[in-house]
Amino acid sequence: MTTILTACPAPAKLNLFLHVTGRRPDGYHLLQSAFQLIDRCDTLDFAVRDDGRIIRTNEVLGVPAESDLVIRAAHLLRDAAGRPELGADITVHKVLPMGGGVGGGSSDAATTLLVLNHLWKCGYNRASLMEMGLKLGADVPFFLFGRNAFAEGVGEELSVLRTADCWYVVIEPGVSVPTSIIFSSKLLTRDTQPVRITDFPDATKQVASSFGKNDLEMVATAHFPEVAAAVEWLGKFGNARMTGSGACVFCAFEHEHQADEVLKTLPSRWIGWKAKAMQEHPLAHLVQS
Ligand SMILES: C[C@@](CO)(OP(=O)(O)O)[C@H](O)COP(=O)(O)OP(=O)(O)OC[C@H]1O[C@@H](n2ccc(N)nc2=O)[C@H](O)[C@@H]1O
Ligand SMILES: Nc1ncnc2c1ncn2[C@@H]1O[C@H](COP(=O)(O)OP(=O)(O)O)[C@@H](O)[C@H]1O
Repeated sequence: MTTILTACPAPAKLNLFLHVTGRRPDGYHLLQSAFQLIDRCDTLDFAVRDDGRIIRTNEVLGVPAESDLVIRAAHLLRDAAGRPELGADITVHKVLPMGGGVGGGSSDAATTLLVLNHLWKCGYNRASLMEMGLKLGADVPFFLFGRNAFAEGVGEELSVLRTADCWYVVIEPGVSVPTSIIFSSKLLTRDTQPVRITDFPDATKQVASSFGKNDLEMVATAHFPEVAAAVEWLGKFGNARMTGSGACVFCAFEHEHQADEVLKTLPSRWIGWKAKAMQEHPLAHLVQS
């Protein structure tokens, strides 16, 4: 029986566009977005225990174990399965910036649900894990869905979206943007006209680089000047845009060498990296559809 899985990837996402189209009665915002998986990942190690203890084995700066989405995901799955004897040692190797809009915490949680469902033999299918994941955050169902997606609702209504096989340069502007500040801002527009998936049928560089906009970007750049500076700098090379609620800023390139050239000139105060578009989550095969 497999009881250990190491270096399990938790990939980042980019929101190629993100429109705020309205608001639910509970105050949550209705969104439309194109979610793109990229090959920059946190990695997690899992070892099954049989004493009912769920333990994070390492420190993660700024994230106490009890509030880590990884630990919360493990508890949620075990409680749902009704198997109190199940436990795990989990090591989280963080690479993705926190509060970066690349979905690191949500992706870590999704990887935890996928791997522990497999190791613990809980037998949940993809749809059940997605329902569970939504309790942890709006982006978690996307990572469990496993494909690039057009998302609606608060991010839980997902349809497969074909996107360009391009490279991305991503800049971390060195600030962490709390999502709640962006959504509660008076500056936020909440009435972008809904689009239909048929408006971008076959994928395309257009979806990748110039379709739509990110409605949260205007708010984030107003509050965080470094985000504005990163959008302006990267905008010299193409259509630069913020992902999610920020702070990271990205731009698409057809070829890897173009991304390399851009990164050579990156101002030293920022961290920047390249990543390739992925068509499928690397652990998508772990769960039955
Ligand atoms: C904006 C997006 C786009 O992918 O991602 P990130 O930038 O966080 O990666 C997500 O929708 C982020 O969803 P989620 O990760 O659940 O947001 P949280 O941090 O839990 O939200 C913090 C607060 O923002 C507000 N909020 C969040 C999502 C939403 N659709 N409407 C809202 O009004 C709520 O007040 C919520 O309490
Ligand atoms: N495993 C985790 N990795 C990152 N952040 C986490 C994790 N667990 C909980 N969090 C909390 O969630 C917040 C947002 O996480 P993250 O997904 O990295 O950003 P974003 O949603 O902007 O992409 C962090 O600031 C942190 O407090």
